[in-house]
Amino acid sequence: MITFEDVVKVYPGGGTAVDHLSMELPTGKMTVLVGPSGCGKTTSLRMINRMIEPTAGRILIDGEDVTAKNEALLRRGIGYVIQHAGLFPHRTVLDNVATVPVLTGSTRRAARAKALELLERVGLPEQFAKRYPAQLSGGQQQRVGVARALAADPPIMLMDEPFSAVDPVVRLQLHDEFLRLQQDLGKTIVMVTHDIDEALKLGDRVAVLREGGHLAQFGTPRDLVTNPADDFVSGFVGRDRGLRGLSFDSAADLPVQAVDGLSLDDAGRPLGWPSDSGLRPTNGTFTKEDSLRTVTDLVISSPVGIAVRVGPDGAADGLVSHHDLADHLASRRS
Ligand SMILES: Nc1ncnc2c1ncn2[C@@H]1O[C@H](COP(=O)(O)OP(=O)(O)OP(=O)(O)O)[C@@H](O)[C@H]1O
Repeated sequence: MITFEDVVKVYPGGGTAVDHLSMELPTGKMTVLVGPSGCGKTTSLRMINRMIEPTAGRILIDGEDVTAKNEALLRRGIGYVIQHAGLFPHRTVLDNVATVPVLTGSTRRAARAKALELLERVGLPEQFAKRYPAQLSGGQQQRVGVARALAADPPIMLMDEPFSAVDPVVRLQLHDEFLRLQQDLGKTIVMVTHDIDEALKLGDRVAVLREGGHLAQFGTPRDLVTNPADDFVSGFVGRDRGLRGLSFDSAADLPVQAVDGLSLDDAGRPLGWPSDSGLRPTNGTFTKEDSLRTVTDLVISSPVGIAVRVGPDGAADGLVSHHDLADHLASRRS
C-alpha cells in the first residue's frame, strides 16, 4: 500500500501545489489521479519515487517512509512511464526494453529474451524489435514505454499521462490491452490523467484533485459517479452521470423475452431482423456479463429497438425491448 500522510508541496517562488493530501492507494490495484491542469497530479506522482521531495508530510510504501530508503533502490522497485514514452532515440526497441535489466545485473542474452517476451505481451511482435523509436507510431512507442517499465518487474508503476499522445481510437485499444495486462500482473499502479473517462475506465480507485492541490474525492469509479462529494466532482464527472452509472450495473438480472422474429443460423446465432428489403443487422449482441450501459446502447442503436442477448456459444437466448429496459430501470429506483 502507498500511503500519503498529510503531504504538502510548496514550490519555492510558486504557490501550494499539493495541499495536505492524505490517501491510501491499495497494493495490486490501479489508482488514477485526475483533475484539471495544474492541480498537482504530477507533483503528487513524482513524490512517490522522490523525483520531488514533499515540503511536509510523509509518503509510505508498505509502512516505510520513502525518504528513509536509498533513492536508487527505491526507484529500482518503481517503474516510470511518461507521455511520449521517453524512449532512447538511438537504441533499438529491443535495447530500449533490455537496458534496465542489463544495468541491474541480467546478462545481455537473458535481458533480450525477456524484452522480446514483454514486447509480445504489449502487442508488439518480433519484427518491431530491431526498429528505432522514430520508426514507430505514437501508440507503438507507448507500448514500448510500458514494456520498458515492466522489464525490471517493479511491484509499483507510476504512469504520467501514458496514453495521452495517441489518437482516441488507439487510446481505447491501449486501454483494453492494458487492463488485460494488469489483470495478469496485478501491479500497484498510480496513473495521472486529465481525462475523466480514462480514469473511470481504468481506475480501481480514483483521486479527484482540484486547483491548489486539494483532494476533492477519493473512491471507486462507482462512488464518484453515483455519489459525488460536491459540485466540483459532479461537474468534473460530467452531465451524463446517469448513463455512466449504468456501466457499473450488470445485465445479469435484466429480464428477457423469448427469442421471436429474429432470423437465426443453424446454431441459433442471430443473422438479423427480417424486413421487406432483406435482413437488418442486430448491431451487436450482449451477454449476462455485460453492463446495462451496453444494453441501453444496443437498444438505442438497434434498427428495431430490441437488444439481443446471446449465451456463451453465441446462440440468441433472449430479447430486450425499449419498454423492458425502461421497466427494469424504473424498478431499480423503487
Ligand atoms: N518546478 C516548479 N516550480 C514552481 N512551480 C511548479 C513547479 N512544478 C509545478 N509547479 C506548479 O505546481 C502546480 C502543480 O503542478 P503539477 O505539474 O503537479 O500539476 P498537474 O496537475 O500535473 O498539471 P498538468 O495536468 O497541467 O500536467 C502548478 O500550479 C504548477 O505551475
